[in-house]
Amino acid sequence: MHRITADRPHPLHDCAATRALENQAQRSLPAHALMQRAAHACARLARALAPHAQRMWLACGGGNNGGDGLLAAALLHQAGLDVTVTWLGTPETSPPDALHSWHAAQDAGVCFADAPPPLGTQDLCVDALLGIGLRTGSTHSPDARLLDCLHALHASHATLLNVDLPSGLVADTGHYAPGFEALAATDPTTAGTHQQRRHTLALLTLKSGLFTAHGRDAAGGVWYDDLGVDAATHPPQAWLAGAPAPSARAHASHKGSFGDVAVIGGEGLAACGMGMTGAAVLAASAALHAGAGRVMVALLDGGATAALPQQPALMLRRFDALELAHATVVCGCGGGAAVATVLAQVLQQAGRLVLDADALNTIAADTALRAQLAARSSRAGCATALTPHPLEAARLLGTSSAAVQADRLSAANQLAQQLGCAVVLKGSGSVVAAPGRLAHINPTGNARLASAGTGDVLAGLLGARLAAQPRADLDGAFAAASAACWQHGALADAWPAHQALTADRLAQAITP
Ligand SMILES: NC(=O)C1=CN([C@@H]2O[C@H](COP(=O)(O)OP(=O)(O)OC[C@H]3O[C@@H](n4cnc5c(N)ncnc54)[C@H](O)[C@@H]3O)[C@@H](O)[C@H]2O)[C@@H](O)CC1
Ligand SMILES: Nc1ncnc2c1ncn2[C@@H]1O[C@H](COP(=O)(O)OP(=O)(O)O)[C@@H](O)[C@H]1O
Ligand SMILES: [K+]
Repeated sequence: MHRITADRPHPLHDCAATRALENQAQRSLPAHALMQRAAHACARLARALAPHAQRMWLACGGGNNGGDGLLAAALLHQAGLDVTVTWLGTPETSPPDALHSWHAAQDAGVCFADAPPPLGTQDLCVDALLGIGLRTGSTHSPDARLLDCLHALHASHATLLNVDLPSGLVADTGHYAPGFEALAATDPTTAGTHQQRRHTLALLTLKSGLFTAHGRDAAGGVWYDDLGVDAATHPPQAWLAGAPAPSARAHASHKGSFGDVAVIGGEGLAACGMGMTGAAVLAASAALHAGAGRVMVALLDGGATAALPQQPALMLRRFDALELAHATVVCGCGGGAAVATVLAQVLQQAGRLVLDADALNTIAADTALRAQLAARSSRAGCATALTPHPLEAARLLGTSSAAVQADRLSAANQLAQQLGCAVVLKGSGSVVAAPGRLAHINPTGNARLASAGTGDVLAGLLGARLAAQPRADLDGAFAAASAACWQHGALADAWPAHQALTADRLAQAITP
């Protein structure tokens, strides 16, 4: 068993692969062996997370997830802890492994009760209600007892340990199943609720849903035990991204060695009464700090800005003075309606291209531009990355942001496939996808990034990483996108608690 950290990549498996792996392992192991391993891991982690606990409450469902909890309860009771179990199953309907665990808990003398015992902050509660057996159809809404248990677990001041998955969370998506949506309101970061310490012990496989959408809040710290079964025998659904390799700079390098980045965006105040030049400058500043050799900014403000006194290293250019084919172009940040006037030329001439914000909105509303974007995938020397947030992704897919959020992996994969680009679907657990590749889920970052302009910083950082790729192709775009997301989030994770995280400071904190 080990804790999952962001430094190295981890394969993520879906329910189907986990089931196949479980069935294969069950056939080659003695009866109940897998559940015994799961329960030992669960009991060990419970004691490590709450070494001063006097009481533990284990809420156990009627399936095998409950079976893990029942057997862990027996082990914890035998270790001298004051253990209470609430079991929602019945011996008549219990699957064989869980029934065996129920007998073990009975034989050990574990206390069974319907209501949770009083728990203090040093105590522990265990969610063993639902795992990968969660059914998501509208006919499977949870009953009142199950929901009462879940609300009591989430409201508790004791540390919460989820067995395999937070109950109600869909393993493949990180979205709450129908009937469980209200649990999102008890996520520990939601205003007005206390900050509960949460952990999840993933069994057999790491599930994608732990790391994106509601998964991060629901799961807390993620631990993994493979139960002695090699998950590598089954293909993953996605990868949790690891730290990008540090870039080496030859001593004999010059500003031309790391590529030019040209940022196009920043509609002026005069056009629609909304000055957005800051967005373009943020992206450019990020590219500069990320180590791009030269960074140019073409503001779409009709020439209103003559100089950028705060950022003298950035070079102002008129759009028509840019050499689009030679620079890595970052287009769209604060682009407003004005970006529509340049997009056709950008899509035609730029080799390495990052499209963000209003560039994406404009393409979503214009079938000719969309076709032009898709056509880039068959042109040699083109590398394209898109950085939509969920609403921008929804516009491109012709759906709603709720539908995108309900299955972020599939939305990102679909968009990448349709447009032949690398796609970063931003948000909690950003998904990086590209056609024909397994998506990456980014493990770094936190809600301090949810402030205006941090997306522009990501676009600029991605531009610099794309400029430094050896080849202008899809692999280069995908690698640059994954690396940029990781670094962007890692900066936020290391941000001093007492200092405001603003987009301009974030850009300046980037290192090559
Ligand atoms: N069989 C074994 O030996 C092993 C089982 N494991 C555990 O078993 C879990 C899977 O067990 P199961 O397949 O029995 O499934 P679960 O225990 O996850 O779920 C099945 C139970 O949940 C109820 N349920 C399903 N959907 C519901 C809904 N929407 N609302 C209310 N109740 C609902 C079902 O009626 C059933 O009682 C894994 O997540 C893992 O924790 C692992 O420990 C590996 C070993
Ligand atoms: N809760 C979160 N966890 C991790 N990253 C987040 C979170 N909220 C926002 N972010 C990141 O912050 C950035 C916000 O980008 P975006 O929504 O485009 O904002 P803006 O357009 O104002 O710059 C994205 O990189 C996104 O992934
Ligand atoms: K659970």
